[in-house]
Amino acid sequence: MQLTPLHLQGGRDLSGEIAVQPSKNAALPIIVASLLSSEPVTLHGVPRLSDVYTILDLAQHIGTRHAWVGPNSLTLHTPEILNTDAPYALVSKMRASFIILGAILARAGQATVSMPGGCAWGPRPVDQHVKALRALGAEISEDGGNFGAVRHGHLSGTFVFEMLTVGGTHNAVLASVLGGGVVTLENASIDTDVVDLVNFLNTLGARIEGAGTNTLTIHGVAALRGGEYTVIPDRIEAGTFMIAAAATRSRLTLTNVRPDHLRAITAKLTEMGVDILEAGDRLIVDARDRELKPVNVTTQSFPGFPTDVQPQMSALLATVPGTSVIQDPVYPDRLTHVAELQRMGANITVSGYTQVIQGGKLHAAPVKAADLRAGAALFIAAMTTEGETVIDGVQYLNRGYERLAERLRSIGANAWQPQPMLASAMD
Ligand SMILES: CC(=O)N[C@H]1[C@@H](OP(=O)(O)OP(=O)(O)OC[C@H]2O[C@@H](n3ccc(=O)[nH]c3=O)[C@H](O)[C@@H]2O)O[C@H](CO)[C@@H](O)[C@@H]1O
Ligand SMILES: C=C(OP(=O)(O)O)C(=O)O
Repeated sequence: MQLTPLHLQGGRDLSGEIAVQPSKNAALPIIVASLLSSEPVTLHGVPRLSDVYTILDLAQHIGTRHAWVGPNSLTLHTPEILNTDAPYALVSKMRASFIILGAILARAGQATVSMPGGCAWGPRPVDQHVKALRALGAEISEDGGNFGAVRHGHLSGTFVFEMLTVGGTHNAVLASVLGGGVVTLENASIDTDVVDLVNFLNTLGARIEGAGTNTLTIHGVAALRGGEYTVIPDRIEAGTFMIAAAATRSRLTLTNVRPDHLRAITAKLTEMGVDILEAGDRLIVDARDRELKPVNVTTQSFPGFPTDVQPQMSALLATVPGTSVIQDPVYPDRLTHVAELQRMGANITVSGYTQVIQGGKLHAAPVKAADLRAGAALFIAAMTTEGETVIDGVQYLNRGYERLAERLRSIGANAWQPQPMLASAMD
């Protein structure tokens, strides 16, 4: 079905409560990891997003049967591996799918996976994934856009990542869980999504030590059992709504949050003059009647300021009088939102991965999201204007935000997505 654009009539304050969805970037690797067990696995807290449907299609090709057993609960069962390849048509849709290489390799001893896709903002290398698997004893070949992996016996040994990589750590962990070897990963990512993957695998009987530190030790086990697990809340969605509240100078309560996953965003918004109160799994963001101050932001690996929230921060700072500077060395080309924000009147100058932003007032304009978080920046910007903004590229927003228009309306935004006209209705 063709997706119609998202319409947003700005100029309204946000208010009330919004429940943050479960984490996309934690759920996707956990769904992949479920195929390491031949027994059924039940997951709670799986967001209903197009990326989740894509990874389920890929898992089904590998041999995973699934059934939704609740609004956000899913059972997965992979009694046997039917195919050891991950085809281009599925892998090219989404970056996270590349970690299926490690999972199939662990369970089946060999795998062929197409080079990854995902949001198109520039190069997203996988050299560390390949180096790690090779260092641990896998044979990796590259041919015609595919990576082939074979292992003879179990993986073992030590690998030191050259930089903190979330995906690279996922892939190496998944590849090492089964078998009799001991694997040590140094300079491993301490990202929340890595910790959640390790906690899930340990629930199924894996023996992985060190989650949340830079050294992971994986003692291979003969097999994983089934089990039940709840995925963490989505810190990127939470960050997006925190920034939306600040940009509209509103008061918003977020529920289903892990405040400890949001400290870098909380610190930056507090520095700007926003009041943020942490109360258990709730966060109250209050920017009413505030004269926000410009700030400088540099993205980093967790626990630093996330690259996935950088475009949304550009939209906010474009509304704050004064000069702000944003730098995104994690993904230096993640800038597709800039030209679209400029169409809405934003004063942003780009040099390399640095944005210099002179804040002011934005106006409505027709705009197009070219990737997921660029789309988030655009709906935040649209909410600060007086007019109606039409945002095209909704398929990207659907990758990362559940029932967006409906949920934005529930907190006071005037957002809607017209239904496409059926052919018969147009006759
Ligand atoms: C550290 C970081 O913020 N990671 C984010 C990144 O994860 P994702 O797994 O996509 O990216 P990585 O964490 O692997 O990348 C971190 C950095 O390492 C570099 N790199 C990575 C792998 C590799 O083999 N070689 C290499 O050079 C990347 O270019 C990047 O500069 O995007 C995801 C989706 O947007 C986010 O949820 C993650 O939080
Ligand atoms: C860009 C994202 O996802 P991916 O890495 O799958 O492209 C994201 O979650 O912001």
